[in-house]
Amino acid sequence: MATESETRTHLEARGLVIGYPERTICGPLNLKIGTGDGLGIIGSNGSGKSTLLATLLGRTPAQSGETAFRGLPLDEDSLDFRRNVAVQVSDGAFFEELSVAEHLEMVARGHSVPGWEKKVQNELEFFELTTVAGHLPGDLSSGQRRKLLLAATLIRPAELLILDEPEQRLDLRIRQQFYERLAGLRREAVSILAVTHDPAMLRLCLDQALLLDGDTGEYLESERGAQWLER
Ligand SMILES: Nc1ncnc2c1ncn2[C@@H]1O[C@H](COP(=O)(O)OP(=O)(O)OP(=O)(O)O)[C@@H](O)[C@H]1O
Repeated sequence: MATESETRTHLEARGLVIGYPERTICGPLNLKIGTGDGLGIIGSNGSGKSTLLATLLGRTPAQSGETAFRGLPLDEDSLDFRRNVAVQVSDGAFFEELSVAEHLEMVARGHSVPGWEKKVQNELEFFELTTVAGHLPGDLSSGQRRKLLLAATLIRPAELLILDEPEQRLDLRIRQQFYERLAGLRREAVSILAVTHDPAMLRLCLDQALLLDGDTGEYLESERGAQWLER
């Protein structure tokens, strides 16, 4: 667990109103992710969860309010952001000519992961992709593609993980193992911001949920968030 002197705010939003030119979705919202924090974003379909992530990442303009990454305007292309934040927010664009193992090698080497050969093997085993290690993305099932995306997110070092419904298309056993791994990362002071529809994710690896509901956001402790998802 990080000591007070080691904690820092990675991501912050103040008075954030999210939406599209023709329509406001939700806000104002306040949010702060510090060292080792685990925050879920929950809400009904269409409540604005993905829009909130896109706005935090600067991919969708905010209608009003401010966002910051370590005290500065967030720039996804900055070295600091790329080094320290692993983002999984869509189904991912794969290189159709690179195999599963080659994708993981590319990410690991791109982030100068020491002993990357072993790390690639570990991810293939963890996500049960060993038998398809030499396959191209186009030959994978949708669940296998999702596993490759998550393996590529976890193989690299990161102080903050930003995940959009990572549970999608994973079978229950892998989900459980994935959440336990995320909980282990949090014990090592990694922070997590995740959109989820899965109560188990809140219970096993997050502390709090921001419930988007109509115009506003409400913070719930993780068990209450899980119960809201089960309602
Ligand atoms: N590019 C866009 N332009 C205009 N409206 C959009 C756009 N993308 C999404 N929306 C609308 O914004 C609202 C919020 O969408 P968003 O994808 O953020 O919801 P969500 O909470 O992530 O939903 P889900 O749980 O279904 O993934 C929806 O009503 C959606 O139709």
